[in-house]
Amino acid sequence: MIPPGAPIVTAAQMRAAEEAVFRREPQLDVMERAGAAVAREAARFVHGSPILVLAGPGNNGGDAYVAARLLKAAGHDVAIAASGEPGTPAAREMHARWGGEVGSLYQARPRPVLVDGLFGTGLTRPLERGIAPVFAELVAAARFTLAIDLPSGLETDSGTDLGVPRGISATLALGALKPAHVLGAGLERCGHVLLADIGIPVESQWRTVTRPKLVAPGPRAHKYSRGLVVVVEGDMPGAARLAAHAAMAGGAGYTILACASDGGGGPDALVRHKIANGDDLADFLTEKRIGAVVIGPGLGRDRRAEGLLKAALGADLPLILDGDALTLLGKSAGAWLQRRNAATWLTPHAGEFERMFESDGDKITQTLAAASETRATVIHKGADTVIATPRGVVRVLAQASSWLSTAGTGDVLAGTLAAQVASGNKNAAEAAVWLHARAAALAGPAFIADALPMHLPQAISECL
Ligand SMILES: NC(=O)C1=CN([C@@H]2O[C@H](COP(=O)(O)OP(=O)(O)OC[C@H]3O[C@@H](n4cnc5c(N)ncnc54)[C@H](O)[C@@H]3O)[C@@H](O)[C@H]2O)[C@@H](O)CC1
Ligand SMILES: Nc1ncnc2c1ncn2[C@@H]1O[C@H](COP(=O)(O)OP(=O)(O)O)[C@@H](O)[C@H]1O
Ligand SMILES: [K+]
Repeated sequence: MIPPGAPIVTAAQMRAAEEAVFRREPQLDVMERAGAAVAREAARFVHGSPILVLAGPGNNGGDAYVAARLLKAAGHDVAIAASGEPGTPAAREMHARWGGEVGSLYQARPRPVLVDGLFGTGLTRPLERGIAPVFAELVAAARFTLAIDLPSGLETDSGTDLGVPRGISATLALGALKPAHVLGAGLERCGHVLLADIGIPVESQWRTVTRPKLVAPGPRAHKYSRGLVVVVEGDMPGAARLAAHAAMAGGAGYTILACASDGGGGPDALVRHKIANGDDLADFLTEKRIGAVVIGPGLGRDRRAEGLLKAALGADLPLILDGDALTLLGKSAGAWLQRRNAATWLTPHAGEFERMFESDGDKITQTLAAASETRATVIHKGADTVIATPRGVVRVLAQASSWLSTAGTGDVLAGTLAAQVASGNKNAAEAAVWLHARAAALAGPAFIADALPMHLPQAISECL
């Protein structure tokens, strides 16, 4: 579980937010609140078992000393093991307030409940070789492990594994989520992510994806007002049909498949419009009632595909580029897309993203750079899906059903997005990503992509 709609901040932003608070309130009071939140959360899982609290040298360790003191005062059997002496003034003070014995991490005996206060946002390098195996053993031997702020051994801003063990049950994020709670190795290593308000106001344009608020069609609605979606068919017609089906089930009023031939399956309500080449498509896309065009799923990469793509790029219509369209654009995506006036959405998976962009850094930074370079909203897919807009707004979806890792689900996302775009939803990308993930959850295990659109109406009904 990841809290929906929760702000996400980097280590530096969190520090800045903390420092702003310390100008009007003693740091020790804030740390008392953080430690109290940890103690409260840990107490829910203790059930009378002995607790081992691990304390590192920094303020994460400071929180650990507070939590240990409060748990002990509440009558629990608590032992502390530290990796060394407390190294910050606040941690030293909290160590003094603990007043009891502090064992060494290296001699610590496992206990059923473990609280990890070794490192939080201050971890700057891989866990030292001595620490990593001892910590991993204590986690493995515990029935329940609660990590303070972050599991020790995760890089805060990227979620990179710097020696973090497996098996952490829950992580209590302090004040705000950090990228590591929703990206990379953090996805698997944080366990349940809980968020504690510790009285530090944070401002962020980055949040986790939350359930959208959608509206049912008004009494005067007609098929065009609901949104007209055009999906361009290419070499692999099945992919375009999946997108078209998703657009229909995702709420579009009218969906047209721009196709090379008349034949082919698909729902009866799907309208086919024959187009031979790029010129034909360019003519067709002068129809002003079109609310969104999808091109890329199963498009192919030959001359015809290139012609179709150029026609779509040249149309003054909202455009969703997926699959082969992204690969065809490759590194020239920025040059092509900056010329467009109408809005553009890109839905690359990791491989397509790499073919298009040079950027490095964590997934959020890379996706923001791509959005800025292309002036498009970028939905960078994967187990952690990062949405970034050119204005710097970020939404992250973590922990969607891993059964989505099957061919064709990306086509379904492109169609779902088209329906939201065509209906005029200003937050189309976030809504589509939520609906897609919810449809997958409703579909249960081992679904095929064809089955996914059928669950979109139920997902939509939960947003009305
Ligand atoms: N500033 C504050 O008063 C507050 C801080 N909070 C807590 O403080 C944490 C951040 O505290 P800090 O900035 O002190 O950082 P940490 O406590 O996360 O760790 C920093 C310390 O670890 C050492 N270190 C870093 N990487 C290491 C490695 N690989 N091996 C061994 N040692 C390593 C550093 O030299 C430094 O001594 C947050 O995650 C949160 O838990 C909360 O209590 C809220 C208030
Ligand atoms: N392990 C996973 N956990 C959650 N979501 C996943 C996982 N793997 C893939 N997905 C999602 O499934 C979809 C796959 O899209 P894509 O790779 O484009 O597939 P295709 O091209 O076959 O349609 C994306 O929405 C992606 O975010
Ligand atoms: K920790």
